[in-house]
Amino acid sequence: MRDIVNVGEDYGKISFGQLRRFSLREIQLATDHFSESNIIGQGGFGKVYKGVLADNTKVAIKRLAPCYSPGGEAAFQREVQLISVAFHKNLLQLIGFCTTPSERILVYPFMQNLSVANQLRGILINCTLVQIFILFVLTLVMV
Ligand SMILES: Nc1ncnc2c1ncn2[C@@H]1O[C@H](COP(=O)(O)OP(=O)(O)OP(=O)(O)O)[C@@H](O)[C@H]1O
Repeated sequence: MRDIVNVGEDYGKISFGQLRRFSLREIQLATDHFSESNIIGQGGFGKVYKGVLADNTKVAIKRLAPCYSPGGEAAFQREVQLISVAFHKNLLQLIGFCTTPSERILVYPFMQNLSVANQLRGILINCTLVQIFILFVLTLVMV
C-alpha cells in the first residue's frame, strides 16, 4: 500500500511509496548546512553532497539546483515518483526526499564506488589535459 503525501498546493497529491520525508533541518544537519567540503559531485539535477544522518547512516544528498526551474518542479516530481516505484537490483534505492517552497532534495544511500569513480574520472581528465599541454610544448620546441 503506497502512502499519498500531500506536499503542498503547488504539487498536488503525489504517490511516494514507502519513502522517508526529511525535514530541511535534518538535511542541513546531515550536510553541515550544505558545506562546500561535503560536495561529492555535480549532475544534471544539481549538486550532490555527502551526508551523515542522525543514526550515522552515510547518504548522498542530491539538491535540485534553483536554476533548474521552470522544468525543475516537474522533473523532481517525475524523478521521485519513478524512483519510488522502481525496484531493481542494479538501481540505487531512494531513501527519501525533502521538499520545501525553496528546496527539492533526494536522499540516496552513499556509494563509496560512485564517489571514487567520479574522482578517477577527474584525474583522467587532468592527465589528458597535461598530455595535450606537453604535446603542445613539444610541438613549439620542435618547430
Ligand atoms: N549515491 C551516491 N553515492 C556516492 N556518490 C554519489 C551518489 N550519487 C551521486 N554521487 C556522485 O555525484 C555525482 C553526480 O551524480 P548524479 O547522479 O547527480 O549525476 P550523474 O550521475 O552525472 O547523472 P545525471 O545525468 O542523472 O545527472 C556522481 O558522479 C557521483 O560522483
